[in-house]
Amino acid sequence: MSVVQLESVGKSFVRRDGEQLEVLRNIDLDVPERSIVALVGASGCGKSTLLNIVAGLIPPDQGAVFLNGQKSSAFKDWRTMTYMFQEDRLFPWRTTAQNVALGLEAAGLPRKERRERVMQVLELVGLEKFADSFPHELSGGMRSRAALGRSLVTEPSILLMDEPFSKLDPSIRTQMHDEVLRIAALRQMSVLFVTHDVEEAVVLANKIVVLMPRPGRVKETREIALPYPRNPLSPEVAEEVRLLRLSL
Ligand SMILES: Nc1ncnc2c1ncn2[C@@H]1O[C@H](COP(=O)(O)OP(=O)(O)OP(=O)(O)O)[C@@H](O)[C@H]1O
Repeated sequence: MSVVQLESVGKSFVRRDGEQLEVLRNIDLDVPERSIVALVGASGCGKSTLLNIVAGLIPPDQGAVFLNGQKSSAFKDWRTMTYMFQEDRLFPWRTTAQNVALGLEAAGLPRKERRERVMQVLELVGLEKFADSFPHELSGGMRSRAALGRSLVTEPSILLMDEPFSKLDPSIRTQMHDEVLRIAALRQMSVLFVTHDVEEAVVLANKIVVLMPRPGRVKETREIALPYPRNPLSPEVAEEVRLLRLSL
């Protein structure tokens, strides 16, 4: 089954000067259960807009979005979906545990149960010793883990990510890739993510959707059948990276 399916989705924005800007045209997209799908393409080709449409933050003008087989307008189970942004968006006045607990507070979970779930997630992302630290006391990698933990605490089945690791140092980014792969397999999650980083797309995704700009359309869909973990230095990965660069 598909967890996310887009059929002929189109979207235009009205610019400040009143002119219509067509951002997405005729997008078909399929995220099968337990798959990892990357969206790549030139800056401004509508990747974030597409992710926002999937998340229900922006309505499409044309076409249909299905989530777990249900039309998104009728979809009620938004807690099964979570969104991780480029900035970690941690609240500076809350500890790591309190930041991670946000989704559970919103869901009205009792304090004791919340604490247990938060500690489980902190352990999952390797931050159990930093539960009571504030964001300014954490390194960039740890903040990213905290943001990932906050996304995972409601036990979603679909994780959306918009360039979540682009601001991290390369070695920390590689660690976060390993974490996402480990946790996605453990929690049986599907992942749809946007990236500018061709290597990141090949290391993580089983499917890569290449968009072309003005208006954003699907140029190519590439299946990456290499086994995990994928070493960016291996000839197989390097070849996929080379082919993807050619299609961009
Ligand atoms: N709310 C909005 N109103 C008007 N125009 C918008 C709005 N949101 C996005 N756009 C425009 O739509 C186009 C696509 O934007 P979007 O952020 O989806 O692209 P992107 O591929 O994610 O870009 P990048 O890779 O640079 O993040 C851009 O030209 C942007 O200026």
